[in-house]
Order: sequence, then C-alpha cells, then structure tokens
Amino acid sequence: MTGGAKDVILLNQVYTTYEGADLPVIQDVSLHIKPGEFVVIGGPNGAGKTTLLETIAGLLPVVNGSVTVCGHDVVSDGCTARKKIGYVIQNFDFHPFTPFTVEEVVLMGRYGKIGWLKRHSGYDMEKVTSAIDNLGLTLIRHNQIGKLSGGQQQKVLIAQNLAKEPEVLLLDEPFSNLDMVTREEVSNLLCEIADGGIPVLIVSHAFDALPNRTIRVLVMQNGKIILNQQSDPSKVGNLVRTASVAA
Ligand SMILES: Nc1ncnc2c1ncn2[C@@H]1O[C@H](COP(=O)(O)OP(=O)(O)OP(=O)(O)O)[C@@H](O)[C@H]1O
Repeated sequence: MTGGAKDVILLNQVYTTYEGADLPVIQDVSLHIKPGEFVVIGGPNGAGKTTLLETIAGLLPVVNGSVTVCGHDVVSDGCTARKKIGYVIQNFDFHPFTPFTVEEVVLMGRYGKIGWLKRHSGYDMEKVTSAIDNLGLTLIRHNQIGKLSGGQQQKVLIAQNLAKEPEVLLLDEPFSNLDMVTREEVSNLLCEIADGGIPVLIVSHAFDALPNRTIRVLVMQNGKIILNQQSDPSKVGNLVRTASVAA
C-alpha cells in the first residue's frame, strides 16, 4: 500500500521445522510485508499456516534462510524482535482456577515494556484500559480469566496483544470463537490497526468476516506459499478455494 515503504516483515527463502520433525514444515518461503498491509493466510488444514505465523513470531528453529521483523533477525536478535510482535494464538485453554483477572492478563502484554521487576505506570494502565474497552471487556475487567467463555477469553488475548503496542500483529483464527456482532467489531478494530500502519496478518477460514479494504491473500499448501496477491475482501474466499483445488 505504501509505495516505497520498507518491508516490516521480510522472509528470505525460509525453511523452518519443529523439534524432532524429519522434514522442514515451511519450505522455501519468501515474503515481503509492508506497513499497513492486511494479510489473510488461507489454505487447507495442515498446510502450514500456523507454522508460518510461528516462524514470523520467532518461535521455531530456522533451518535455512532468514526472517526479519522491523529490521531485527528473529533468531539472532529474537528478544528485540519479539517485543515488537503481537501474536494471538489459536489454541488456548485457561484452567478454571487460573488466578488472574482480565485486567491482569491484559497488563501482561505490557511486561516487555515495563520489565518484570518494575512497577507499571499510569501510561501502562491507560493502554490496558483502552484495550479492554476496545474489546468490550469493561464490565468483566475484574473477573477471573478461567471462568470466562472461549470467546471472551479470545477477546482478552487480543486485548493483551493490543496493550503491548505491537509493530506487527499476528492472529491465528481470531474470529473462530466470536459471535457475528463481535466478529464485525474485531474485524473493524483490526482494520483500524492496519490503516494506522501496523501490518496485520491473520490465519482464517472465516472469509465473510474480513474488513472492507484491500487484502493481501496468501494461500499455503504443503508448507509453501502457492498464491500471493492483493484482492478485494469479497473475492478472498474464491481465490483461496480455487488455488487450493488447482494445487
Ligand atoms: N508441534 C509440532 N510438531 C511437529 N509437527 C507439527 C507440529 N505442529 C504442526 N505440525 C505439522 O506441521 C504441519 C503444518 O501444521 P499447521 O498447524 O501449521 O497447519 P495449518 O495450516 O495451520 O492447519 P489448520 O488449518 O488445521 O490449523 C502439519 O503437517 C502438522 O502435522
């Protein structure tokens, strides 16, 4: 979207693997993502979509190639890179007696900025409150996380990553547990974030929940990107289906 802007996410012929796996799951993936891009990663189950997000988040061994986020290599400079990345995971399961409130879990998003032993500031709490309000969690702010529904917990994790003030936002199936109204609200929120210049990458099968703006579509198959193009949101589902069937 921004002509000569620098790539915020840069993957160069990347292969990544899981501990103990025989072959790399991600194979020969190159990718350039600029500020403000809204990226949807689609493709069949097992294609490597989550693995690609984990690769960008610096959570997997890079066997070959390089992954850079905001100019920081996620392997050699992983600590710095990860502070700039918000990552909302797909599978989470809070035990009913997890001893943290919504507010405390969202505040954890600030830990990288305030450091573990320092006290949080008024600014940190402003960011926490704003994220809580934006996700419609105000009334359950002091509730225990483990006693919330799956959809409410998902919103708390999104709020935690917004409070982090990331420079890159990755979300794995962000709409999967959400009702129709909340889907639209979260979709609009993600659109605003991307419009503000932060690239947003989502893995999703819910193509009807996409915001009304230009989308970059990545389709994955067997650990490779088999389609990478810009699209109108209404055409994303068809593009993913067609590319997956043709592969
Ligand atoms: N922890 C792991 N250890 C070893 N292999 C794994 C691990 N997690 C995933 N895989 C393998 O990596 C491949 C890609 O998995 P991944 O979860 O990235 O797929 P996906 O496209 O996100 O699928 P889905 O749409 O079902 O969520 C699969 O073959 C899977 O079996």
